[in-house]
Amino acid sequence: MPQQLVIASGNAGKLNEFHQLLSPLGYEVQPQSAYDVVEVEETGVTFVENALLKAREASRVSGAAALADDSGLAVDALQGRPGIYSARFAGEPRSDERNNQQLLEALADTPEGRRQARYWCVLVLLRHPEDPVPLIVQQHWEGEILAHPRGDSGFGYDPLFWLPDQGMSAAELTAAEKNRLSHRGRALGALVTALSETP
Ligand SMILES: O=c1nc[nH]c2c1ncn2[C@H]1C[C@H](O)[C@@H](COP(=O)(O)OP(=O)(O)OP(=O)(O)O)O1
Ligand SMILES: [Mg+2]
Repeated sequence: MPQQLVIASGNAGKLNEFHQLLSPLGYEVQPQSAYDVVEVEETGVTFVENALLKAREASRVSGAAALADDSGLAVDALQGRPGIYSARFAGEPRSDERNNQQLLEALADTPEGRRQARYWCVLVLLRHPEDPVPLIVQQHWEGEILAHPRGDSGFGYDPLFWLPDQGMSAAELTAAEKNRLSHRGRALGALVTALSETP
């Protein structure tokens, strides 16, 4: 991986996690705001399309290598929604709290035992804006949607994302535990491995 990397995201929670994961590996990461990159419209139909749009814009404006993350929550009882629309689930103004409320309402009639869900994370690394071989990885993280929020770490839907194996919500994990288990932490591990195998 190029040692200097722009993170093509405006999400403070994601930026923290990337910093925690990449700094110990010797990467110098900067948020796209350091280069005044403006948020692009996520017009894709898939996570990978949206991640490519974000990475390309950040790389183009900064002139550096760019890593984008498009991620979201897919709920079985909602036929995979909110999916790529996770950040926009409750419309404008966008807020985690309103999105969580929207999710609870959508699942109000879904009993415990039928609330399976998973986070998806797609990472795209572009070494330059016209990189014809973007590095792409995707990972998921299985859980269930709680009826009431628990914990106050993490971000986004974490207080509603129950981890049966851990006996806690994603927002009750320490940052280090979340990074070890999460869709994003494992996707980044896979990306670093893929890079080491790429000429
Ligand atoms: O680990 C996570 N813990 C909790 N929630 C999460 C996580 N990972 C994704 N999510 C949710 C947040 C947001 O509702 C959507 C991502 O949307 P997504 O467009 O990829 O990110 P975003 O708009 O917040 O920032 P940006 O596009 O600038 O990277 O999925
Ligand atoms: Mg977004």
